[in-house]
Amino acid sequence: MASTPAPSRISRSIPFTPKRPLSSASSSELPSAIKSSVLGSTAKKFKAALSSESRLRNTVISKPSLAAVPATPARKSFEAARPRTPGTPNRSQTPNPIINTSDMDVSRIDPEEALVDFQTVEAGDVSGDIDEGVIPGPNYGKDDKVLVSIRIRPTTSAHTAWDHNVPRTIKLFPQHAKSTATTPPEFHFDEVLTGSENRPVYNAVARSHVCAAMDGYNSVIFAYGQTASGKTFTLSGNEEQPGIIPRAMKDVFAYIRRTPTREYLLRCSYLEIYNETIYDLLAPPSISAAQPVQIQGMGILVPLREEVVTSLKSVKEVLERGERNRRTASTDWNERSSRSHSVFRLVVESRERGEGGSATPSGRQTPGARPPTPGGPRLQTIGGRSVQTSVLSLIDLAGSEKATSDKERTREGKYINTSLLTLGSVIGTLAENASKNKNDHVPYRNSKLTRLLQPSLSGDARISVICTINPDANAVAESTSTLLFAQRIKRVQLNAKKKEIVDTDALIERYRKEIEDLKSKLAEREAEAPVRNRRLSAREQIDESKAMKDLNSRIQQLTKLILTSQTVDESKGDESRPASPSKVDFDMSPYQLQQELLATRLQLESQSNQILSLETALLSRPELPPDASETEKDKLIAEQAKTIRELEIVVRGYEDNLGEPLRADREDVEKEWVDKLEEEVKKREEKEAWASELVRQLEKEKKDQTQLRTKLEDERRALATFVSKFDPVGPGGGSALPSKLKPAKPTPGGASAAFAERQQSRAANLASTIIEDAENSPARVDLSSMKAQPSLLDQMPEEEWSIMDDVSFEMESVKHKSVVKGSESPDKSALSSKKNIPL
Ligand SMILES: Nc1ncnc2c1ncn2[C@@H]1O[C@H](COP(=O)(O)OP(=O)(O)OP(=O)(O)O)[C@@H](O)[C@H]1O
Repeated sequence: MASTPAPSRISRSIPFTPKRPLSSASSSELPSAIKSSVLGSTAKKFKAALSSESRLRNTVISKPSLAAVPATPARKSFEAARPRTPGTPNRSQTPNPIINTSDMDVSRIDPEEALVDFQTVEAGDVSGDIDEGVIPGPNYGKDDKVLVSIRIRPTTSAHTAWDHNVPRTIKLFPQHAKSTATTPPEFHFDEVLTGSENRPVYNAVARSHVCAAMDGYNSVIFAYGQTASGKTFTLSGNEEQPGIIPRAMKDVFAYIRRTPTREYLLRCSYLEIYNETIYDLLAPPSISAAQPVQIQGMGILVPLREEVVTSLKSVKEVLERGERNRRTASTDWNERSSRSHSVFRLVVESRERGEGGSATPSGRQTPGARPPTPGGPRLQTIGGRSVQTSVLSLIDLAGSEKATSDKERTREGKYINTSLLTLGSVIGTLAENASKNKNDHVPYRNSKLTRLLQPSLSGDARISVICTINPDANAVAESTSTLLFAQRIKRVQLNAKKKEIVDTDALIERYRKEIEDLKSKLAEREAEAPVRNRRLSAREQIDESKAMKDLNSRIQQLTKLILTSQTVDESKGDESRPASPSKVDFDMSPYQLQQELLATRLQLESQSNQILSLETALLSRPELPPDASETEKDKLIAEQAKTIRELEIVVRGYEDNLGEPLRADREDVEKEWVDKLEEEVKKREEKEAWASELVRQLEKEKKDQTQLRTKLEDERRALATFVSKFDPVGPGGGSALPSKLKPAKPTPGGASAAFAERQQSRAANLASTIIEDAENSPARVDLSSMKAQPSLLDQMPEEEWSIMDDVSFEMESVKHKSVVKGSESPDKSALSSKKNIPL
């Protein structure tokens, strides 16, 4: 393998390095012997046509010289071209020289031309930054758990708040804990990394997953953490310390070099989620802004540019272009903060190499130029050789952050925090479902980020998460929250499987199986729906029904695909016939087929719209007798046109008049309601006035009663004082009786009894009148309490009653006049004016 001579590198100046370098050179420059050897077969002839086309395109476009992999220190060179987030100072006025070019629009490139294998990988591609000697074993990431690592950024402050002396463990120093009463919790992860070296970080957290992607597993690596904690440094790095992305790309080519048995087709895409909109970073910014990327079904992105890459150099170009278009801004914490979530995706397709290690395709070929396929060329299964497809996603999340002093940053922060919170709750639910064997609703649809990650998070991919933290004491809260997120994601269960397309029949079988699985999933969901829906919020129910709809449409898609394939299969028989383009398409992976299908559907939709409008136009044409002469035809047309005009006038008039009755009706209804409303308001006001009058009366009566009581009390006291003067000379009391006092006549039962009787009858009268008045009164008086209260006279000691009754006296010496029999006391006259209190 190592002894195989490296091919010439002449063609490396153009983006699509053909597998065999000579095929990409101008055919006119080739000696005829070489020409016939390379382009001799039918297949080669067909490929030659395409090659010339791509050659033409590639030579016309002048490519810029490539800078290093974009990274933090190389920033300045990117500043000019990078679109600024609103509010960020313009750092340079230099226009971007290559902003609108995409030299890698590969929709017409023959995939066979863009294949990479161990022979075509440039030696320079894989030097340096990766430990080629240490190759992860085949079981990498196989335990179906997320690989979770922590990276602690170096700090400028003298003391770090976190203790990480025990390997793979991190805990807060007690003095930094909120409460000293409890010991801070200890967190355990797969790795706890420190320092500024990116190489060990790549080896520990990313390498296994990059290799898994090359081996056919979908893999996701993402960095999560507070703003300025080192996510971009970890993923992109800088020239001295290239991060995970550049190292991963080197590793990809290194992997290809050490795998002589397979050949590869690599496609890149780069996108960002900014304020809940997905932008294609590889499309010219104007197009990307006008046509944001949509997520359809399970993670299918349209329209998304995918560019074929055949060397590290071309990957760098793609990365650099995407980086330029990414939104960054200066924040209170980070001079160059990523304001969006960025996702770099590498689609890896591979198949076994042909007989004798030759990469020459020997299977079906598509006659004529290939139609443009969405997302670029696809690798085909050839001669029973299966195609593996996988996607490696490298994600730099925007930093979670607190409020900022800048308004625009605050707006972005809101979106950033929302999607990170959703990511947190999705992970939380997944972890909970995994640990408790539940099937709770996962809110993927609450943010673009989680929708994008849905296929991976729902178990389709191997995932590695690197959580970055700032160890300073003033960032303890954010770091703790990052660690808690990391702890939750550790519990998520994965079940990634290789994506391999064997051949047509196997594919149909696979579709059938998938349909069955989907149908049983759907049936399960439907059965659970009544119970589950009771627990779900309205929003979750909408999500749920959308998810069911997705399942349904996927079933329909697959069913249609099977039908198509069977139809195609029926026409098989004639071996001499070249395979039809649909046959070639049919050999694609489900992912590719989905994209193809979607594009075709869109095309179909627009075509059927066109058909409809044409049909309408046709129908609206006036009918002519088949034998009509030209003048007759013209006359008829003119007549019809006149009728149409008249009808239009009638319709317009009708439309204008249509408003009238409606307006009148509306006014009637409004008037009726206004009257009703006024009436109601009036009634209400009257009731309120009546109620307040009642309250007023009640208050007054209460006041009068209090006054009366006070007066009665005064009288009683005066009387008692007066009577007490006679105590010594009372009946049987001796000789000192005043001359004017005459002894009372004895009465039956005694004076006390007579007095008591009178008191009782007066009290009874008083009570019955009060009850009567109170019942007539709209104000309700608590009669029970009134009755329960003893009157002042009741409270008077019984011995005093006898004095009052038995002793008649003149009150000249006393200024009080109230006890004169037969005359009305002032109190009585005052009270008699009170309606509710008769005496
Ligand atoms: N491990 C590290 N070693 C040396 N420097 C680092 C390290 N981590 C981060 N830095 C430096 O800290 C600064 C902020 O880092 P970076 O831009 O990577 O943060 P971030 O988490 O991506 O922030 P944001 O979310 O705002 O984009 C950069 O100047 C970076 O070079």
